[in-house]
Amino acid sequence: MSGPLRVAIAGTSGRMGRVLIETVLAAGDCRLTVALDRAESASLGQDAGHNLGQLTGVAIRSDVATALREADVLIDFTRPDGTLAHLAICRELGVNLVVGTTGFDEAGKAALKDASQDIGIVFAPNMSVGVNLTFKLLEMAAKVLAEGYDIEIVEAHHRHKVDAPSGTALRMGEVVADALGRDLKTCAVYGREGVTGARDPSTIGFATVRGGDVVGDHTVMFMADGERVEISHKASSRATFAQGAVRAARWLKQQPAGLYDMQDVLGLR
Ligand SMILES: NC(=O)C1=CN([C@@H]2O[C@H](COP(=O)(O)OP(=O)(O)OC[C@H]3O[C@@H](n4cnc5c(N)ncnc54)[C@H](OP(=O)(O)O)[C@@H]3O)[C@@H](O)[C@H]2O)C=CC1
Ligand SMILES: O=C(O)C1=N[C@H](C(=O)O)C[C@H](O)C1
Repeated sequence: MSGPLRVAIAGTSGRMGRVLIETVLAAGDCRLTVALDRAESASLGQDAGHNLGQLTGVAIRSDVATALREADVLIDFTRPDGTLAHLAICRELGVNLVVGTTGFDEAGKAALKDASQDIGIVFAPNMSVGVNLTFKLLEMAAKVLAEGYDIEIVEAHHRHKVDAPSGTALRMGEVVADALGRDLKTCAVYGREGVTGARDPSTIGFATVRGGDVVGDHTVMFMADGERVEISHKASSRATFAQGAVRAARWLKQQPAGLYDMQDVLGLR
């Protein structure tokens, strides 16, 4: 019989890192074994539960290559450069990886794909069940509303978010474009300014809002003459993402090496 899943968290002191620590500590079948922060972090050496007022016995550290020997899976919500550095070590040590980080370029995505020959990776821009359901709803809506509907995607996030549009908005665009037989790379319009001319019906538009403490709002609009369909998701707590990430970590334990996303984890493929 195997013991609890040994979980490492990267970006422990970040917004998601804190909620991930809380979620792993509350999961009866998981054991927090590693809490990582950057070498420059003021949190190094502190107990991983210090923000929660809990003692976990796990000190925050930055020696990734040594630390990950004590883990079965790393949950990483950091930045692309951090995730890619962790990826190389996970691959070397045979540690599975759950990646929530967004904002990767094509080379970064290719590196994740390449490493998935050797380890299991769940890579998803949004780990919530609700958003992953909306991907399915969007596929259906796009097929039904394929003619005569203008499609625009609006997302809003907190003032600290550094990438735009959000990874979720981009995935929503990909889902809709795929369902319509379009290529998002050529039909996306990222914001408008000045004399833009009339709207090209083959485009998918994106608008980004940043401010306050918005956890994550996404709306896809299908707009025609006489009616408008809107499919929206609004996250009110980061716990929804953290619970999805822990679910993905458990699920990976049973899978062969490969690149997966939350559609696989949730059986929505
Ligand atoms: N897939 C999903 O469901 C979700 C994805 N996200 C994504 O997760 C990521 C993190 O979001 P959030 O928690 O709000 O961000 P924060 O900025 O609050 O936290 C990021 C953490 O990562 C650390 N970090 C930054 N760069 C590196 C690096 N090069 N190496 C190691 N650690 C690093 C930061 O350390 P320091 O403070 O020292 O810089 C910090 O601890 C974003 O890409 C966001 O879009 C967010 C929510 C849900
Ligand atoms: O940075 C965030 O906060 C979030 N990022 C993800 C994204 O870029 O889609 C997911 C979620 O909306 C929160």
